[in-house]
Amino acid sequence: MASLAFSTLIKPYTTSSTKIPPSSSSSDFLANKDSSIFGATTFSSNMNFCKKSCTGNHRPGDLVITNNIATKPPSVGSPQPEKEIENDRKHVAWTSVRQERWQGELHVQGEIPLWLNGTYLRNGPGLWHIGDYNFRHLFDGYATLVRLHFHGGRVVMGHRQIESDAYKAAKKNNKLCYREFSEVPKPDNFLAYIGDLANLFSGASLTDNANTGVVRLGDGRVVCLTETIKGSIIIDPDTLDTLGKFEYSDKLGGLIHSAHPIVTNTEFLTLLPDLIKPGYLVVRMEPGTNERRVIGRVGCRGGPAPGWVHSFPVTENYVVVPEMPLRYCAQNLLKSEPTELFKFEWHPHSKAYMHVMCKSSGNIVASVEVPLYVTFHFINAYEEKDEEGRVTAIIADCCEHNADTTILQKLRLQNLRSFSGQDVLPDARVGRFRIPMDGSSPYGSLEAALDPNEHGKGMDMCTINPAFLGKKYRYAYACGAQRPCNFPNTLTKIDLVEKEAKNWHDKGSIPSEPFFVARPGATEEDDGVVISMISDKNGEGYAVVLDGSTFEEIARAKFPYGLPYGLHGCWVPKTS
Ligand SMILES: CC1=C(/C=C/C(C)=C/C=C/C(C)=C/C=C/C=C(C)/C=C/C=O)C(C)(C)CCC1
Ligand SMILES: [Fe+2]
Repeated sequence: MASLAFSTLIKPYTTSSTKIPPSSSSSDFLANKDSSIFGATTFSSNMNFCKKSCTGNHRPGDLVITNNIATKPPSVGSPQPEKEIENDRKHVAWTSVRQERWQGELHVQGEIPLWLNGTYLRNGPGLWHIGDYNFRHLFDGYATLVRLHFHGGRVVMGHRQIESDAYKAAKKNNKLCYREFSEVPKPDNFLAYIGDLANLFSGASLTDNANTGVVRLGDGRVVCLTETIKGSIIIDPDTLDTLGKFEYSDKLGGLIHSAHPIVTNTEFLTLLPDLIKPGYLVVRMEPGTNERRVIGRVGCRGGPAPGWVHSFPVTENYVVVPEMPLRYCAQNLLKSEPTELFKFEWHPHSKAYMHVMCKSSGNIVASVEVPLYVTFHFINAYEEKDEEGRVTAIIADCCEHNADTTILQKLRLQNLRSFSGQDVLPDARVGRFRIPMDGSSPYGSLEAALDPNEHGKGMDMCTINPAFLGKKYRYAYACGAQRPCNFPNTLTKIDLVEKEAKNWHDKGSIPSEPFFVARPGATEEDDGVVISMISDKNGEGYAVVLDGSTFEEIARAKFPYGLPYGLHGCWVPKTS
């Protein structure tokens, strides 16, 4: 395989330039038929939860889904734009998962390194309708968990729906029963409406649909998460069984937290936004416990509510608390129809801030105003020091949407499903904050860490080598763009020192977050592999393994059918 040069030119992936043989047929699957519980399901003409009266090959309550995925083989020869548009309307990335669960061994093309032993788990919203009712936003879907178990160069894939209360209630009642990201259940009458409002304040009507991420705690428990605290659900990484709720034993209360806690072998750190007295609690939980303890509190400098904190960065000694002008909005939380910014509001006059809290004392050691920004995903942060070892600044990197909130509308399913060849993905960049720590200025700066053209001006779903968390680092792996597109469609390796990117692209496919796994004993930051799951054209899908250093494809394993787009993942190392 020819080496990909760091380049602004995104080279389309072509099988002819690789060692990997052409795509295998579906009969190549080494599927474990016994564990493919729903494998023989007769698909109905629509997705529904099966009723008792149904005569199909499934049990009452099972998920029955339309097989509405294009089954024709990919066309060869000259490009056929009309067909591409047709395919995009039904792109498997934005189509509900075909069945509730599947498990089986995959046929591997190429070579998976023998040292890669463990399980990659990926979570995301993969089921976007109940009966005839279609959800509107990507983030509304019921959680679909996918696992790739690597052992001795072989891969077993499995997927399964998370059995949240929200999912089980939807299945039982064939309707939406809890408030999702943008969807709100319709009350049957006025009394029910009043009850629903009361339930909103108590949190009872909020979803526990843990569809955003999955983390492995230091004690080995694996927890799926969303932004509602009640949506913390423990799963079994081998069977994907839902084991139960992760119950926090403290009395901190609150309804929402950051979707991205910082999780290491020694701690779990997260932010709890306070919507009543605008601010954030920074909390820490030890492995083996369910008790979060408060490190400190940050009061907001702007208003009227805290900024959305989907994620936040840490350095070795500090927690960085972002205060984004895209703020939670209590009124929008109460509305039954989605607003332009869903549960949030854009308050440019309230300005944007970055606060820095000392992890050991809980003291706020810096709080600066920064240029307006929009980010969902911080990448990493680290401390800059002078010759005497004093911390002079904190560098915090994020996937930054040029202070433009329109990405939230672009992620409506209707928009994702209607790609017509127009370039409609808003530009994004690696935003680099510099937060002075020496009191030299009340302002922090925000600039692009590299020319966004390096990654097609698309940038999100970024990961790093976890050994570099909170430390000076060089490489980040993310989804970038090959234009025209309506969603990030490349995998990109960012070199923050050389300010260059290497890009991987398979035309018509949508890759999910690239996940880096270090080679045991590695000394170089990028010595390892990058795993991603690809929702491909024509309803197909596969897992891809790239070399973390060269960013060349080293193996792929085709799924029996394409899976919907997924968000975030984690690595569960082999235990023995
Ligand atoms: C369920 C409730 C909420 C839930 C919020 C959730 C589930 C937020 C999820 C946010 C995600 C997954 C953000 C990902 C962003 C990805 C981007 C921007 C990719 C861009 C690609 O170009 C609340 C809103 C907390 C309110 C209560 C109810
Ligand atoms: Fe996220």
